Amino acid sequence: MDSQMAASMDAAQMVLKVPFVIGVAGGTASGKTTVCDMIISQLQNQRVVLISQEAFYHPLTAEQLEKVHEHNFDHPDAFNTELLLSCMEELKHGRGINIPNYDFKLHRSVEPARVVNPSDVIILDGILILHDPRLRDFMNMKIFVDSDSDVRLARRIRRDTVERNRNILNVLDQYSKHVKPGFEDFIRPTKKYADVIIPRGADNDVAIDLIVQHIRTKLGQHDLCKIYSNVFVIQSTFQIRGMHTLVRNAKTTKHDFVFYADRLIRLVVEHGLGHLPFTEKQIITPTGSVYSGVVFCKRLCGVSIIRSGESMENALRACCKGIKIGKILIHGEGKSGRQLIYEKLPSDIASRHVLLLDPVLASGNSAVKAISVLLSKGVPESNIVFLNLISAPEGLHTVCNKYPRLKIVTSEIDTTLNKDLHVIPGMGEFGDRYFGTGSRVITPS
Ligand SMILES: Nc1nc2c(ncn2[C@@H]2O[C@H](COP(=O)(O)OP(=O)(O)OP(=O)(O)O)[C@@H](O)[C@H]2O)c(=O)[nH]1
Ligand SMILES: O=P(O)(O)OC[C@H]1O[C@H](OP(=O)(O)OP(=O)(O)O)[C@H](O)[C@@H]1O
Ligand SMILES: O=c1cc[nH]c(=O)[nH]1
Repeated sequence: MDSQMAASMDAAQMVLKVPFVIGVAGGTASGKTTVCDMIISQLQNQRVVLISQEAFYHPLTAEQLEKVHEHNFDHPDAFNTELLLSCMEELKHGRGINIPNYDFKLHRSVEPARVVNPSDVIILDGILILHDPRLRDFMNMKIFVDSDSDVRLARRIRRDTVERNRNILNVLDQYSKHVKPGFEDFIRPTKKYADVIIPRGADNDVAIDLIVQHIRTKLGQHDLCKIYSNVFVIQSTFQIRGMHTLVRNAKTTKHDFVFYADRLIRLVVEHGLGHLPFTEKQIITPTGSVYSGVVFCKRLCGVSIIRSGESMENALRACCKGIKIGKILIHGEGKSGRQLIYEKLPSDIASRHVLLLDPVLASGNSAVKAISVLLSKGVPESNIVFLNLISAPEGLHTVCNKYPRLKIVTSEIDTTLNKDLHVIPGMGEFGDRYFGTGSRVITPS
C-alpha cells in the first residue's frame, strides 16, 4: 500500500470513529447512576465514559446562594445545556474535553476541571438529559429509569440527610416545591422519547443485560450503521471475507469473479428479503404438530440499474419465483449529474415493495437518481430496499441523508472513494469484470 493511500484510509477511519451515545434519564434517586454503573461494569473491554448532567448546573450567584433553599434545581433552565452540547460536539469528533467539576456544597464548579477523553461509549445521565431535542439527537440509545415515586422519595431523603448532611425539613420542602413539580412537568414527559424504559431501575437485571447485549452488537458494527439505522451490513464471517478476497483481487479471472460475485449477491438478496414485512401464519406439520411461522410479503418487484445491477437479477429470481423486474438506465459519470436514459417499470409499481439492485454504491449519484425515478412513480420511500455488494461511506451519506426511510443492505462498507470516484479498496469496474468488457486500470488514491 502506498503511503498516500494509507494516509487517506487512516483519515477516513478517524472521521468515522464515532462514539455510541446513551442517554439515561429518570426522576431523582430513580437509580440512574446504579444503572449506568452496571452497564459500565459489563462493558469491560470498551472505552466507556460517564458524563453526569449535574456537572453542567449553572453556578449560583451570590444572591441565589443566600436563598439556596428556594433555588429550583429541577428546571431545564438550571443547566448550562449549551456547554454540554458543545462538549458533545467535541467528543463526537474524537477530541478530548474538560468538563466542570460541580461541587454540591458550594453550588458551583471547582478546580481542577475533569478531563474526559474520547471513548467508544459515552453515557450521559441526568434527570433532564432527554429534555433538549439537540441533546437527544446525539444519542444512539435513550433509556428512562422508571422507579416508584415513594421509593424515590425515601431514597432521596436518606441520601440528602445522611450523605449530604441536609436538614430533613428542607429536603421535604425542596421536594414538594421543586423536585416533584419538576418531575411532573419536565422529567416524566421525556419518557416518551425513550427507546427503553426500565421498570424497577437497577433491580432489573434482565433489562440491563438486554441493553448491554444491544450495545455490544452495535459496537461490533460499522460506525455508519450506528449513525444510520437504515443501513444493514450482512454479518461478516470468514466465508464471506474469503469470497470478498476473491472478487476484490485484481488477478481473479472473469470466470471466478462471476462465480464468487454470484454467491455474495445471493447472500445479499436473501438478507434483503428479510427486511420486507412478514405476516404470522400457523401451519400443521406432517407430525400433526402446530408450527407458528410467517408468510413472505407479497407484491414485490426488482429494479436493476443497468448494466451492473442486471448481474443481481438471477439471484432475485432464484429466491422469488416469477418476480417482476424493471430496469433503469442512468447516464453520467463522476461528480456531474446523472440523467435518466431509459426506464421500464411494472405499471403497478407504486403498490409494490421494490428491491433496487446495483452491486456498487460509490458516490451515490446513480442510486439517488434511480430512487428519485421510483418515488416519481409513486413508490413510498419506505417500500424500497437497496441491495448492493459494496458501499462507499460517501455514497451511504448521500443516500441516507436524502432518503432516510429506505433501507440499504450491503455485504461490506469500504474505506473511501478516490479522486475518480472509484471505491477504495473496491473491486474495480464491476460491470467490466462481470460481463468481460474493457480492462480499465484504477489508481488507488
Ligand atoms: N439542594 C440541592 N439539590 C440539588 C443541587 N444540585 C442538584 N440537586 C438535586 O439533585 C437532583 C438531581 O440528581 P438525582 O437525579 O437525584 O441524583 P442521582 O444521584 O443521579 O440519582 P439516581 O442516580 O437516579 O439515584 C435534583 O432533583 C436536584 O433537586 C444543589 O446544589 N442543592
Ligand atoms: O455511486 P456512483 O458514483 O453513481 O457509482 C455507482 C455506479 O457505477 C457503476 O456503474 P457504471 O457507471 O460503472 O456502469 P455499468 O454498470 O454499466 O458498468 C455501478 O454499477 C453504479 O451504477
Ligand atoms: O469503484 C467503482 C465505482 C463505480 N462503479 C464500479 O463498478 N466501481
